[in-house]
Amino acid sequence: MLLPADWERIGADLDAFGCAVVPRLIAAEDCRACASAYDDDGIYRSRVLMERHGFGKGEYKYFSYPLPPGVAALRTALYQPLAAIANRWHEAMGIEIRFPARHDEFIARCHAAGQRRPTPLILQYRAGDYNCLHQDLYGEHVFPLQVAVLLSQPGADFTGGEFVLTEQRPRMQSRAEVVALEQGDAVIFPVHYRPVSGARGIYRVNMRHGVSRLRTGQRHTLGLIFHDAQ
Ligand SMILES: O=C(O)CCC(=O)C(=O)O
Ligand SMILES: [Fe+2]
Repeated sequence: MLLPADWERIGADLDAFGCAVVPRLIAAEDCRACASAYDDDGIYRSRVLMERHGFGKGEYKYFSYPLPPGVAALRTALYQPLAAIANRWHEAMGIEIRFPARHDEFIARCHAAGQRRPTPLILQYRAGDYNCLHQDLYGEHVFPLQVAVLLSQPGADFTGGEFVLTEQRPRMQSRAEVVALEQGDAVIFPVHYRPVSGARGIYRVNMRHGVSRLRTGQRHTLGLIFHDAQ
């Protein structure tokens, strides 16, 4: 899948910009299959209508355990190299928590703390829908990086609907980053904080992500969050 050189570039982009894109992580036909599974019954634990909670407009569904094999394999494979970056970031930000090399070990930590519900999800947006800036925190245990894969084809399936990240720097104005994605591209980004080097050393920046308003069509995303939910 991804090579050590890819992970070096991903780590460098995350350090420099607070996000990294992995082009074509999922093949177009697998993207289409994953998006059309949105309507399957029996593979999700819940459905959320975003407007009801003030989260934006659109909807999403959390998979139930056992996750579909492709989703489970992707989450496990991405975890290990991301854990190395996560540990480096925690060290830089002076946070004592470290992450084990294997995802099942980290999931055992979540489960022991009562965070047992799976968090991978598929989101569905139609014209006029959007996702307000937010952080995917689901309890005490937080893995600091997450991944979103665009399953739809921009321009053909939808217009608008850009992935947006903001960083709120202490005592400074916020910075926005719009991430242009093609079908099958993954964006890796921080769940809540990232380390930034300043004149007086490394400080923590508060991050949020969301999606701008869809102008036309339909957009699906696969979200991979590495901690389970309370
Ligand atoms: O639809 C998107 O691009 C963002 C989805 C999201 O908020 C997430 O994956 O956590
Ligand atoms: Fe999210």
